[in-house]
Amino acid sequence: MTVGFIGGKFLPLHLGHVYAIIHASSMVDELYIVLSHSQQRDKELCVGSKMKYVPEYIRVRWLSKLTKDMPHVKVILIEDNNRNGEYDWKEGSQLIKKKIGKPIDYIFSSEPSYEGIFADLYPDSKHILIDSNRKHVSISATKIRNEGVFRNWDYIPDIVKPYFVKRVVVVGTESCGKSTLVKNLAKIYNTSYVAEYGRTVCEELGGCEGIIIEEDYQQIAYGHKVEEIKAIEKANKLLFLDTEAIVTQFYSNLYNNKHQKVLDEIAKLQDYDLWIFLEPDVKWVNDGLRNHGTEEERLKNNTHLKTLLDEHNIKYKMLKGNYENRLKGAIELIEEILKK
Ligand SMILES: NC(=O)c1ccc[n+]([C@@H]2O[C@H](COP(=O)([O-])OP(=O)(O)OC[C@H]3O[C@@H](n4cnc5c(N)ncnc54)[C@H](O)[C@@H]3O)[C@@H](O)[C@H]2O)c1
Repeated sequence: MTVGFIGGKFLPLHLGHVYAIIHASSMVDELYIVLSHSQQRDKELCVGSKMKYVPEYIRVRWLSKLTKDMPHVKVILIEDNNRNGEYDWKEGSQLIKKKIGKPIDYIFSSEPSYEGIFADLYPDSKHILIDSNRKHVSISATKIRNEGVFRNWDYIPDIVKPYFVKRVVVVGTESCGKSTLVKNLAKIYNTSYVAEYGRTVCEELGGCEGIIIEEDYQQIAYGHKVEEIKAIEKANKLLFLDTEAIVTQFYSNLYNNKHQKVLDEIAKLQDYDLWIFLEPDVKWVNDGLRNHGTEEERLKNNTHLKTLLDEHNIKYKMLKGNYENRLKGAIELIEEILKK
């Protein structure tokens, strides 16, 4: 039986790593992927770069997802102590040997410069170079950190992309153009979106006010979250969401006169990159599920929703005016977060 390992920081995991891992996995009976991590060092690598630090528990999930259908591949974590800022290869090799716990036949990498280090630390193992001039997948994690993930999006595996996707949520009261704006933005940015799940539930009930009961809001909030989890898997840099749990709370207040703790708890878990608030200054359209179209009601509801958002300390960006103005305003805001 042959045993090998490939080590790295995978900060972030890219298609060059995938290429190397898959090749290595086809050359041995048992392959260990060593995720070498140090919070201090890895944070320092990201500070001043264009990529946020990715904790090791996220990176190990990427590697686990990548290899879940490969029973002969195992992912192991090694923490580098990094005492004086320099990586201690010798100590690292001792930890790796201990964790693998059996003779290592092969060490895989794409780095010719590691040859001497491995010859010294693993005299009984053979160093196998995979695509050392990075001809097949011309990318490095350093380049991704320096230039940003979005500029190198084509090199990011699909299992990694959701972690970096920016979430843009559009909120507002009845008939303020949320759904149309969300769909239009998703088309412009060629990505996925989450439709208002409350609408789906009301359509199934055959109506909303007077029919919807307290528990339905929980189904709406959970259902919406599940749709978000599904949609982010297919998202291209951005995910657009039509409403969220605070808007669900707003409707629970409005239709059922109930403030639900569970909805506040769900709202607390939300961490969106951009909140767009649409003012209700476009024509009110009755779609069969709406009931609050007078000017007075629209203003009152608008103030109420803002109060709920303020209670959660949400910093939203307000858009008003005609549909074209809102679209242009939204695009400007999105371009800003894409640069960050
Ligand atoms: N002590 C040890 O024996 C030992 C051995 C190996 C690794 N390590 C740890 O791993 C780190 C080295 O990893 P790194 O910074 O090179 O990791 P990395 O995360 O950038 O790369 C991981 C692996 O993928 C390979 N690779 C990268 N880009 C590739 C591409 N485009 N095509 C094909 N292969 C590609 C690398 O050569 C490396 O083998 C060390 O700093 C150390 O922490 C330690």
